[in-house]
Amino acid sequence: MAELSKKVEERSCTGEIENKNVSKPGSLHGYESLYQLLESSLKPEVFQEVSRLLLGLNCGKPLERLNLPVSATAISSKSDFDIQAYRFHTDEEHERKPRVVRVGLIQNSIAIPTTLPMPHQKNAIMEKILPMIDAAGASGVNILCLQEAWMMPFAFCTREKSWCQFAEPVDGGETTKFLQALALKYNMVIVSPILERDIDHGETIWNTAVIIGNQGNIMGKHRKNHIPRVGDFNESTYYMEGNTGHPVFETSFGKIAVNICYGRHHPLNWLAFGLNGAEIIFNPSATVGELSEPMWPIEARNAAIANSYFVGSINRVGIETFPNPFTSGDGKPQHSDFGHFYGSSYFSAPDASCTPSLSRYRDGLMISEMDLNLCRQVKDKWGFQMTARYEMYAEELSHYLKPDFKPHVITDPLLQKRA
Ligand SMILES: NC(=O)NCCC(=O)O
Repeated sequence: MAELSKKVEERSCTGEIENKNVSKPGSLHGYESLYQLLESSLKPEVFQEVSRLLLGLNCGKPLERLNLPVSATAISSKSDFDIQAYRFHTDEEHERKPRVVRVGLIQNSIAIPTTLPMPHQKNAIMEKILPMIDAAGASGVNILCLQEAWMMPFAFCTREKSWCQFAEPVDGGETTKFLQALALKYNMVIVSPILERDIDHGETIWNTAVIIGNQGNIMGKHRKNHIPRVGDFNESTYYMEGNTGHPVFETSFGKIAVNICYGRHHPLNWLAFGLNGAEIIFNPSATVGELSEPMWPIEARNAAIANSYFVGSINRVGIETFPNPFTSGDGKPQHSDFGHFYGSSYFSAPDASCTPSLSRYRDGLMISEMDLNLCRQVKDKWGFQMTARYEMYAEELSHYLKPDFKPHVITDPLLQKRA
C-alpha cells in the first residue's frame, strides 16, 4: 500500500511539472503528444495495455527504443528539438541477409516572421534545420526526409502570388545545393520537398520532392499528384497536379517514394507506389489540427498495412502568421494564419505497428531503424498483393472513366413498387 501511494505521489509530481506547459500553444493539456499524455496519466500496467493497442506489436513485442549517440542528443538539447528513435525488428531469414537502414524525419516551424525579406526567411530556415540534419548524420541516418515545402512558410492560404519568389529550380537551386553537400558529408539520401520553378517549361511552379542520392547527386524528382481544395489550402492557385506519375527511386539503402501531403487521402495513390515496388514511402505534409488531426494517425498506417511497406509521415509545426488577412470562400471571418500545424511526425510499419509521434508543438527529428526484409515477410504472411483483384478493379475503373458510365446498383424491386 505504501509502495502504491509513493507511486501516486510521484505520478502527481510529474503531472504538476508537465502542467507547467499547459499554456504552451499546441500542447495537449501540457503534454507534447497523446502518447506522452497517456504515459504520464495512466498507471504503468494500464498504459502498457493502451500502448499495445495504440501502437501495435512489432514481431509480437512492444516497439524497442533505440539509443542514440550522445553527440546527437547533445545537439537536440542545445538546439531545443524533440528527438526520438525506435527499432523495428524483423525475423531472420535463411536466404536473405538483413537489410537494416536508419531513416529520419524532420519537422520544423518557420524561423523568422513572414514579414521579413524572403531570402532572409529561407536562409533562417536552412540555418534552423542544419543542426537537425547534423544530429541525423551523427545518428547514422541513411535516408532523411524533410517536410512539405520546408524552405518557406506555407503561404498558399493567402493566394498572393508574391510567395512564388520562394520557388527554385531543382538543379542548381539554393536549397538543393545546400542539401547536396550534406548528403555527401553524411553519406545520406535526402528527400527535399520544395516549391519548384520549372524554368524550361515557362517558369511553371510545382510542388516537388527532390531525391538527392548519398553521393550528393540529384537522382530525380516527384511532383505532388493531388492538390487540395479544402479549407485554407488554396494551393491550386499556385500549381497544378503533378506529371511525374508514381516513381520509385532505388537508392543505395532501399526503394523509396514520396506521396506528398494531400495524396495520403487517396488509397490508389498509395497503391501505385506500392505496385512500383516501394519499400519506404515518405508523406511530407503541411496540415492543421482542426482539419485533419483525427485522420493523421490512421491514413498512413493503413497505407503501410495495405501495401506492405514502411511509411514516414511528417507534418510542420506551429502557427504561421501572414501580413495580410485572407478568406477562403467558406464564410469564415478573415484571418491571418492557417491555425496550428500539429507536427506529430511518426513511422508506420507493414506489420501494423507504429512509433509514437514527435511533439505537437516543437521541432523534431524522428529516427527509425528498420529491416526492409519485413516488407516481404508481411506479404508472405498476409498475401494482400496476392489476393488483390487488380484485373477486377482495372475493369471497374475503365467502366467508370467512360462518359456513359452508370453506377452498378441493384435496387430492391419492392422498393420501386413502394415508391
Ligand atoms: N498541404 C496539403 O496538401 N494539405 C492539405 C490538408 C490535408 O491534407 O490535411
